[in-house]
Amino acid sequence: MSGADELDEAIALANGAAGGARRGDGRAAPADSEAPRPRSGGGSTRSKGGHEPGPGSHGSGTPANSGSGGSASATASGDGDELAAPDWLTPRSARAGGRGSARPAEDTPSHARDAPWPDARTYASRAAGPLPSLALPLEQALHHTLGAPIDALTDLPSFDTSAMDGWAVAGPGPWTLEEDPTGILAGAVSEPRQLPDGRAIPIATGARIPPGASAVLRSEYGERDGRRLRTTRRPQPGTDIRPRGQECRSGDRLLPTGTRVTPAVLGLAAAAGYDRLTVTRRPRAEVLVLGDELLHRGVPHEGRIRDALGPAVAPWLAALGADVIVTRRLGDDAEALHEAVATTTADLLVTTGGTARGPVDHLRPTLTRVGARLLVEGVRVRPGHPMLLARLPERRESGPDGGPLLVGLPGNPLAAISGLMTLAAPLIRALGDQPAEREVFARITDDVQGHPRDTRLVPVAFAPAASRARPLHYNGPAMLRGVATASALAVVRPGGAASGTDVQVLPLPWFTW
Ligand SMILES: Nc1nc2c(c(=O)[nH]1)N[C@H]1C(S)=C(S)[C@@H](COP(=O)(O)OP(=O)(O)OC[C@H]3O[C@@H](n4cnc5c(N)ncnc54)[C@H](O)[C@@H]3O)O[C@H]1N2
Ligand code: MOO
Repeated sequence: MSGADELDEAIALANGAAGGARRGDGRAAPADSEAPRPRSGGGSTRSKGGHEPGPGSHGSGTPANSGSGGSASATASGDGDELAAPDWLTPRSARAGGRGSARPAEDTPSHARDAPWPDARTYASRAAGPLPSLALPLEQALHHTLGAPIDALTDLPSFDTSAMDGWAVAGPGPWTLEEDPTGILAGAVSEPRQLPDGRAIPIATGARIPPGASAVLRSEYGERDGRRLRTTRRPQPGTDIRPRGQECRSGDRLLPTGTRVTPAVLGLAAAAGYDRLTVTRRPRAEVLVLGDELLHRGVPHEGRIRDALGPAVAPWLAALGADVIVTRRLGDDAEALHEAVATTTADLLVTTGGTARGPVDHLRPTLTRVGARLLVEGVRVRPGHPMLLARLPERRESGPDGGPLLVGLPGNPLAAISGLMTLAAPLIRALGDQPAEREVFARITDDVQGHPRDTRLVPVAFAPAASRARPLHYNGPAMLRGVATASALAVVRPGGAASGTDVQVLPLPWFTW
């Protein structure tokens, strides 16, 4: 564990981002027990099986143990040199042509190493253009983005329609009822007959208005008396009639390209005559879970742990807008990983674990072996700094420009989530041509310690009405307890965030406003 990682662990353990985990989980992984005690937090005690995090410091807005910050940042990952934007990126303006323009320059091997967190998100969002469009039946089009506008295929309504159950009436009345006790029903195939002046006929909501009718009298406003229609009302011409084309005329633009297909959009499309919608294809994703230490059922035992990412990553990707084909558990088998990466048919591969340079961390050697190109190698974010983004060699026409993408998530579970929100989210947004993300800010309710050099992502309870974000405890890299009750991650810039200041928040993909 590097100095920066120790610092990161220490900060997380010190106070759970604010106010601190008062109690360790008692089952802390070895990595946690390597963490130094926070210097300003104090009060920590060693407990059986792990450390008990101390209350941590509040109010400083600076790292508790900044004394170690210098060496920490120097050793965090690789050489830590200053970065230029990677040259496989083309500015947005140059991409106005759409697909194909995200292709990296062919003649350069450079990539973003140890990228600042905001830049890493930008790079991920520009690593690929939208996937091709396809026509999907309505029932499969939900949660896609329109690849073509929805123009009305009909007038809506497509005929003059009764808005109420009652009687179609002709003229100001009084009215004599037609000899047709059923009257006109919705969906009746035969054309309704001309209604002469002074006549009325029963009519159902949604039925065609007969020619000659001037209004509809609601059933609660009238009464049948033999062949007479009694009422005290004199409806104005047009009352309770929905005229043809009231909502739109055939050919009207109802929704533009780029609109997200919601259930309401499906309803409108059906009403306007569509059986299929042209949408941008959602990325097909495959998840590869790495690690021999992982158990897939039962209670952890004998140094092995439950796979916490296998069950979480696929639905997380789905919530971000991907279609997950499969989650495969590959252990630490280098050959199986090579086979999976070399033969994938997915647009996006997401791996968990194995991003580091340990003895069984096969991801990097595998990427080299298949001829992948690293686009982002490490991000200045805690947790999650070893995350990476790579492009695999191109193998099919209908895939992303330049080849499938691979996001390597670090094995520590909260670090993996950091990778999902940092790299996978903007990439999936770009591939699926989703509308631009909106930047959200909220007032943080407690001091949050910062990392000296890197951005921190801290689970928070986000209350949009009050525009507040309350940092949650148990936010160490190996912990999911905090994020499991979170609605967002707060973006804490190097140096920390003081209580009462505004910070950017990333709502979790299932957050509802
Ligand atoms: N010498 C260094 N060692 C490490 C560094 C470093 O910079 N230098 N970084 C540390 C950090 S930070 C992280 S994060 C990890 C990233 O390592 P890997 O991506 O190779 O992940 P693993 O070693 O496979 O696992 C790390 C940790 O997470 C547990 N794990 C893995 N997969 C799962 C899963 N599916 N569910 C639950 N837990 C999982 C695994 O057992 C380890 O405890 O590297 C550090 N080391
Ligand atoms: O803390 Mo690591 O930063 O878990 O990616």
